[in-house]
Parts: sequence; C-alpha cells; structure tokens
Amino acid sequence: MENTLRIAVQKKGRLSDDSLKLIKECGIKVNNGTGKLKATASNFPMEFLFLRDDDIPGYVQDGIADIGIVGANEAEEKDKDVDWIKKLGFSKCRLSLAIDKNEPYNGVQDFQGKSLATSYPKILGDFLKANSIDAEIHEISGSVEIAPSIGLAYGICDIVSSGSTLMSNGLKEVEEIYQSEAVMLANKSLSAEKQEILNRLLFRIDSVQTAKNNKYILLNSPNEKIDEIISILPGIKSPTVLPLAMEGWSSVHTVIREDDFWQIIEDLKKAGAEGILVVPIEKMIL
Ligand SMILES: Nc1ncnc2c1ncn2[C@@H]1O[C@H](COP(=O)(O)OP(=O)(O)OP(=O)(O)O)[C@@H](O)[C@H]1O
Ligand SMILES: O=P(O)(O)OC[C@H]1O[C@H](OP(=O)(O)OP(=O)(O)O)[C@H](O)[C@@H]1O
Ligand SMILES: [Mg+2]
Repeated sequence: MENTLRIAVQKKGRLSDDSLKLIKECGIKVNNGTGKLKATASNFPMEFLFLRDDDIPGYVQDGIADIGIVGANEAEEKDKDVDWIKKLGFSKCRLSLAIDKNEPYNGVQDFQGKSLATSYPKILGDFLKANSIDAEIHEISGSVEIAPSIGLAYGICDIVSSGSTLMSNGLKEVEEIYQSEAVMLANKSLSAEKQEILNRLLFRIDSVQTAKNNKYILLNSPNEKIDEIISILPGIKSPTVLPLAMEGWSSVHTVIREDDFWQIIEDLKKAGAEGILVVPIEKMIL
C-alpha cells in the first residue's frame, strides 16, 4: 500500500516493549489483538508487522517492511543493504568476549588458535581479522554463555548488559567489541509518499527524544541574585523571569539538559535559589 508505512518490530523480546512505547509516545495508536502478527494504527498511516528480530533487516532490505526497529548488533551482523536512519536510545548493550573467570588473560592475542562460541559470527570475525587473530568461530543460536563450561569453546562472544549472566556462568568479560542500542532501519528505495510519512514519524520521534533529554526547571530567587542564577542556567533561550507576590523575589523558569542536571542544581542552591521544581517534559519542538 503506497499510502501506508509498514514497520517491522520485534514480536516478543528485549526490544518489543520499548519499541511500542516509543510508537505510543509519538501519539500513534496500534490496534492489535493479542497474538496477531499484523496490526494497523487508527490515527496514523502505519501498518505493523510483529517478527523475530533476526528477520527484520532482511525484510526491510527486500521491501516487505519499509522500516524496522532492531538492535544495532543485529543490523550489523545481518549486513543487509538498508539505510540506518536513527539511533533510538533504548536496549543499550555491548558485544563482548568472555572467558572462564579463572583463566589468565593478557590481551587479545590470547585468542590466537582458540575457539569461540557466538551468535554473531560476522561481527566477531571482523574483530578477529582487524586484530590479526586466527581463531575458530562456533556459531550457536542461544545460551552462548554455557559453551566454555561444557567444553564447546574456550571463550564466547555475546551480549552483555549488567554482566550478571556472565557472572552466574563463571565467566569474565575481557574485551568489549561492539556497542549497541536499538536503531531504526529503512528500505533504500521508499516511494515519495512513504518517505513523507517516515519524515512525519521521525519529527515526532525527535520531539519525544529531545523532551526526554531535557527538564523544565522552576525556582525562586531573591532579585539581587537573579543575574548570577541566570548565568548558571544554560537554557535553550533566555529564561523567563516573573515577579512573585512576595516583594523582592522572582520566579525563574527554563529548560536544562538532563546530563548537566545535578551539577546545575548544586550551583543554583549555592547561588541562593529556593523552591526548585524540576518537571519532566512530554514533547519538545525546537
Ligand atoms: N540484556 C540486555 N540488555 C539490553 N539489551 C539487550 C539485552 N539482551 C539483548 N538486548 C538487545 O535486544 C535485542 C533483542 O534481544 P532478544 O534477547 O529479545 O533477542 P532474541 O532472543 O534474538 O529474540 P527473537 O525471538 O526476536 O529472535 C538484542 O539483539 C540486543 O540488541
Ligand atoms: O549482562 P546481562 O544483564 O545478564 O544481559 C545479557 C544477557 O541478556 C540477553 O539474554 P536474555 O536475558 O534476553 O535471554 P535470551 O537468552 O532469551 O535472549 C543476552 O543474550 C545475554 O545472555
Ligand atoms: Mg533473534
């Protein structure tokens, strides 16, 4: 359908909830009954396919889906001819090499001539080649962390987030080889109509992401401290200053970046700010 953008999302797994949450935050309502693998949106020209994540890059390349959400690790591994259009900021993890926690480790050369189990033979192969290591790659589709303890391989290359799966399987992380987060992929030859719908979707995603990275801040300040307080606030524009009912005091409002947040609050308190309120922003359009 030319006037509908078809998006592939993971049916069930680590990406599913956050992918659908992002769609919802963009104001798009998905009409899906439980167990259905296809759905439409009631208020946006989009159709949803719920798939295994491994299949999504290929479906996007072949135009079965126009766009798709997968982990960058999966997109890199599948190496399909698609456009990477946006990092989405969730499902952050890394691909790492790990070995038995009791084995000594002196550097990547220790893998020379060894065997490694992984579900990511391409990414691992590229890493080994870049480091001139000749090692045997055992491709397995899951439960990779078990491989060293059952004698299948000397080490593994798998997804790590908190590290608790490695720890509970007696392994230690020795090399981080790829950093991942959810990404949006797009087919390389979208029609003008589909590109237009995608642009509308990306505009909404941008405003959701910008809002998440910023906070609205309100505080009270004695009038003689206002200049100092404003100099601490790196707002998107100049802050709003409103007189309070109490003589000699004003209320200052602005937007600050989440990253700078705690440092700024400490500086504001030192400068004499009182009654500081920090409020989440739902959407932000610059
Ligand atoms: N522990 C984790 N923390 C953060 N992100 C993760 C974690 N594990 C996996 N991911 C990310 O989520 C993606 C999907 O992981 P998941 O475990 O759901 O995949 P899967 O088992 O291959 O699912 P499917 O059944 O769809 O094939 C991974 O490719 C990775 O990008
Ligand atoms: O470092 P950690 O926080 O322990 O996360 C890493 C684990 O998370 C993923 O598995 P998941 O829990 O999704 O189960 P799966 O084996 O069914 O994919 C991944 O395959 C690792 O095994
Ligand atoms: Mg999978």
